[in-house]
Amino acid sequence: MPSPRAKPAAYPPRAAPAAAPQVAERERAALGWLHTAHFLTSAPQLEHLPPLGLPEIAFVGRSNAGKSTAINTLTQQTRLAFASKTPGRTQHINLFGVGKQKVDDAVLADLPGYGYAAVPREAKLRWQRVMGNYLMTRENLRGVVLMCDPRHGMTELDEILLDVIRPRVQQGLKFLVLLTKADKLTRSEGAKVLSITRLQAGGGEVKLFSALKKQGVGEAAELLWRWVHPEGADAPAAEPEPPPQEDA
Ligand SMILES: Nc1nc2c(ncn2[C@@H]2O[C@H](COP(=O)(O)OP(=O)(O)OP(=O)(O)O)[C@@H](O)[C@H]2O)c(=O)[nH]1
Ligand SMILES: [Mg+2]
Repeated sequence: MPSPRAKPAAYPPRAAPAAAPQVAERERAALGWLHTAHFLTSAPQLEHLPPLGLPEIAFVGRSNAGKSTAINTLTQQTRLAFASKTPGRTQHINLFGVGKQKVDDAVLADLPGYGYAAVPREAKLRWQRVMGNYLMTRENLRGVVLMCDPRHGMTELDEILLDVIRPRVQQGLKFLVLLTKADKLTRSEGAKVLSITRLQAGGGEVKLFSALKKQGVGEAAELLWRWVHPEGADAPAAEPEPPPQEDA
């Protein structure tokens, strides 16, 4: 008869039971905040963007990396940003306002992707200039979310982008690398790409994210909240917020 198995000596300690509800509450409140997102404006060029006094968070990355889908997932809206199977779909800088009680306190910027092979060279270079300018000179830029498809990893263009923002990161600009479409990876592939990307990114945060499986969504939302509200980071919402609704 098999003897009962002894518990392994080095069993990992359980997380303190009180911590989980607090984290869940903060993520829920941050998602409630992002759910208020609404379209502000769209601009083909940096010069056409209105100068806004609110902290701005830019979503950047290669074409088809999942930027627009991530904005829709984080804001729990189906058609706020235009997502598409066709790469190069987002052609303008689209701005969305976010804020409770109809008062915006932040802006999300959905940027066109780069690196799409079918785009003519001139248009590619033009866009790289516009984006470079935006990232270097947009005064109210508070944070950058770099979206990467982990099956391709960080590409040369992604690394150039990080080099472009590096001087501003030293002055307080935040950045997060979201490894999108994590649902397409096994657990061990996910863990591997996470550690490689952390090394490549050299600072900032790196997280796995799946719009399909809603992986990493609450965590990312809470981080964006903290970027915008550093002083009130522990208390995203004073009043109780209804759970975010998923649009059909
Ligand atoms: N499986 C899976 N597919 C995703 C996920 N996120 C986005 N996609 C798909 O990836 C494709 C591109 O998504 P978009 O959000 O339009 O990508 P984008 O980065 O905004 O693309 P551009 O605007 O062209 O730069 C779409 O077919 C999405 O459905 C995800 O988490 N999982
Ligand atoms: Mg897009």
